Amino acid sequence: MSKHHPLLQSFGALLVLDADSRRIQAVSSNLAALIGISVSEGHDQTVSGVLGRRLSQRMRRELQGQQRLAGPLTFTRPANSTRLQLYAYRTGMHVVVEIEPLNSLGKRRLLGTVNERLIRLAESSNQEELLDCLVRAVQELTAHDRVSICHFDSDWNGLIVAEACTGRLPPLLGQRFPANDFPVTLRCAYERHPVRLIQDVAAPSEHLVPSGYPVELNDSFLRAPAPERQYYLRRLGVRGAFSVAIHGDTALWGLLFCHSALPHPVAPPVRDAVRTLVQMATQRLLLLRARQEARYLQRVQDSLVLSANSQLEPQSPHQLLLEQADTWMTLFRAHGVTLWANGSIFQAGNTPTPEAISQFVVRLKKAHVHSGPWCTRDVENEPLTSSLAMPGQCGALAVPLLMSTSQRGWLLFFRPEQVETFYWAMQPKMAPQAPLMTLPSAAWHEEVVGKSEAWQRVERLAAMDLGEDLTLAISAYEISSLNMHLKRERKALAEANKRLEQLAHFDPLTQVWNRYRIEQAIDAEIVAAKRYGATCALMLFDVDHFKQINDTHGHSVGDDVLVSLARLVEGSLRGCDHLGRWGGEEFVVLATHSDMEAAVVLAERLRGLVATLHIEAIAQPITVSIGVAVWRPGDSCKTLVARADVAMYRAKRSGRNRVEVATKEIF
Ligand SMILES: Nc1nc2c(ncn2[C@@H]2O[C@H](COP(=O)(O)OP(=O)(O)OP(=O)(O)O)[C@@H](O)[C@H]2O)c(=O)[nH]1
Repeated sequence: MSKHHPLLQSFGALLVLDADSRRIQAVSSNLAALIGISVSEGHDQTVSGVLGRRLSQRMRRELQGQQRLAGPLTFTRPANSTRLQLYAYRTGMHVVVEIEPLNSLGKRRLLGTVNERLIRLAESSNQEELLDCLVRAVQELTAHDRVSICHFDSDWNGLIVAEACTGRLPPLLGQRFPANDFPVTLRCAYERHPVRLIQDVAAPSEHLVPSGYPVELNDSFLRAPAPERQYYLRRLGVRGAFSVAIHGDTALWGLLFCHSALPHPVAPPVRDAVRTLVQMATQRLLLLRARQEARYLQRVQDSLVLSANSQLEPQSPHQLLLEQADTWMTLFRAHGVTLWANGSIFQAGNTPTPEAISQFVVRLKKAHVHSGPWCTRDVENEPLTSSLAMPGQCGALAVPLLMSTSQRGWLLFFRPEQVETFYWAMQPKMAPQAPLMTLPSAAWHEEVVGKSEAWQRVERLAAMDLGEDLTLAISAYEISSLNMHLKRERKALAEANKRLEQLAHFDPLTQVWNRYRIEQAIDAEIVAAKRYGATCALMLFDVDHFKQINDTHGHSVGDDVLVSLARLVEGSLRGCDHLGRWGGEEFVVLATHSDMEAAVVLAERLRGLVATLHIEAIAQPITVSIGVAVWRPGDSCKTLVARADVAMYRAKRSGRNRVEVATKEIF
């Protein structure tokens, strides 16, 4: 399409004015025929001279500081009372004025029809009903032979999804138009100007006077169609064409086409009415789609493991897959699903082998570094998957699970082949210069094989949601497993520590303190005695003739004697006194806060108590010899025990079963 296209359609006339909207610089050659005033070439005409003072002043006022008029202005041609419509906009250093005749269409009737159709559009509950309602309403308004809605796929091929047809042109419903029928320049033109009207494809074009005047007319509603467009429409058997763009959220969703086999005028109010209907339908379409997507996302959300199981114990990836696989496969229209987490593979349904999955994941990790999903509907021809063994698979969707900065998991869905038949209205590869053809009686059709159903945008979004949730669920499971492990470890550690403490501090036979522990206690007591001037006493006692007990009754009976004696003595002590086994058949009692007098009383009590001990199999009484020493300044554990030891041996020498007190002289 040329940038400057000075040819115009003859149903309207055009004036090119200076930036001030005062002087006329060029006009279309049909201006005189339309408004009855001729502007001869070379004459410097004023706008008010041609349009009248009031109209030109109003136009100037409304254009002041604006790029275009807010709406059209209407006026009556004085010569024959024809009603005309005027529209003006700025382009570069010019103001362009478009003038079209207004026929006497009952505006009120039109308004009623439009209102009634708008209500119906607003009430339609699904896309099919909505588009059907739209094509019928538009056909009722414009009376074209065929009104169709063409929806673009992601490759810009157009599919006719709704149609109202009178029979004068062949129906196109369900047929596809190849992407090269909608070149990017054409799509951009629709972005800028959603409405395009060609009343007669074959009508001779009007040119500008003076001819070739350098003005940008791309924005002109009256601009004549480019020759290739004319040729294209004539190939379709179309003389009158009218189209309105349907804009989606981000790009052109589709086009509404009105075609007629014969030239077909569309009055400006009808044109505006159709535009309003299309805008309304577009809003409704987006709303219906948004609702449908929201419902779908909600269903996926409902299947999300974390929210569903927040009250329960976290589940392992394997349990998750077992429970959710069927739901997920239904939601994502997949026949297989794989969860790859921390090097383990969990699968359900029809999936590639674990070996192929492992290779797939390695490649994905290398090639797909961003956090969005990766997908293909043609694994055989996709470089990343083409050399992998994936029999029975055509589509794959891979969702990265970002478990940690270094670790990724993957949720993979697989789809089988979906053979589809495309009915092409025109052969996709056909060159634009191909000979004219009458439109398809039996449309050219193509079997599309080797591809799965496409992964929809909303499905990819939902897969991301699911991936995020799964990541959380798996992390929660891992944390809970680690915690459980940690708990077990802690318990084992506490038990080991307890055992260790037992071993370190207690005598394994008698279960009273061992020598190491009683020494610690004696040291602590000596520190307290030094600091606070407290006294403490130590009793060292030894079982009399113990060797004989062993020799007569056996070692185990000897053991029983030691155990029973220790239990008896320990049970009779105050809470602040301690018993420890010093070694062999020797024991130590540490009596805190005791002076010699109290210690001797205690020692005598213990001696008497031991003498009451009765062990079966032993006839003679069991007695002990006790040496008592009281701490005195300068004593260490060693000297204190040594003095008690000397006293104890004196007790032995003095006949046993008695208490002897350490004398001051020693040490
Ligand atoms: N059954 C048993 N015997 C022990 C244990 N520890 C030391 N003995 C024995 O205790 C005996 C101590 O004997 P001696 O030191 O000769 O003293 P005694 O026979 O008690 O004689 P007096 O002390 O002089 O009355 C030895 O035969 C040791 O083997 C023990 O844990 N269990």
